[in-house]
Amino acid sequence: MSHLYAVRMDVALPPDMDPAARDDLLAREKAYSQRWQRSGHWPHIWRCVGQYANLSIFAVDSNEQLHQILWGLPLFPYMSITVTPLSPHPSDIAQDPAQSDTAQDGAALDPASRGSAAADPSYD
Ligand SMILES: O=C(O)C[C@H]1C=CC(=O)O1
Repeated sequence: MSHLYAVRMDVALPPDMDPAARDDLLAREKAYSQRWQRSGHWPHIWRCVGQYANLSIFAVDSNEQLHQILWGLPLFPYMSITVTPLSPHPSDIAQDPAQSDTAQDGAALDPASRGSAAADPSYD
């Protein structure tokens, strides 16, 4: 599970879809999605606010595995999918434990505390 991807899925169901078929499709989609979530390969899914879309993170072994997961989505025929491969950012403090103690720096960056800290010329 070494490759991370951000995947955006935009869903467009036909407005005239039979309601029972729609309910069945969505139930199958939910079960399929939750199986992959439980496996650890789909660790995050977020709703894109105000849209029938989600932004998900996948952790998979290969492009091929991601392709198979996405291809198997019951909603796949009704989705536009955008895949963005991810790699660690060099500024990410989570990649460097020595940088993760942010209490002091965080206070300096907090707009509420800027008045005193930013105005103090001895502050660095
Ligand atoms: O509602 C969605 O965003 C579409 C889809 C993706 C997973 C799932 O359960 O539904």
